[in-house]
Amino acid sequence: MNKITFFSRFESDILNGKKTITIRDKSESYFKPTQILDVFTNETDRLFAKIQVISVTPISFDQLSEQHAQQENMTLEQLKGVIKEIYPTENQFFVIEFKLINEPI
Ligand SMILES: CC(=O)Nc1ccn([C@H]2C[C@H](O)[C@@H](CO)O2)c(=O)n1
Repeated sequence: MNKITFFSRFESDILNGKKTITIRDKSESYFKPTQILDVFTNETDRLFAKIQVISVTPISFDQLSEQHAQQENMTLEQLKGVIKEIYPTENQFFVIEFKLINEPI
């Protein structure tokens, strides 16, 4: 599927290029490098961007670093908090690196 959703609070960071990765569990690890994804808000299913997948890399919760936090436009503490909130029982994740495709929706 060429679709990914983000919570709407992250929309502006994606559109202004401040957020260049997302960390997902196994259920969303099937994306492939070069794949172009339509990006929708999680809450209202509104299309707001297109992104191209650069890489998909496995990672454990303990391996999350300041660099990942920077790529999420958060502090590491904030990032770990967000991930624990969304995935309370998971420890294995995938870093999906992406770039924004600048074309009109
Ligand atoms: C369905 C679902 O899981 N949706 C998600 C998951 C994660 N995010 C954001 C939150 C953080 O910025 C990163 C890391 O998980 O990705 C999201 O917006 N929507």
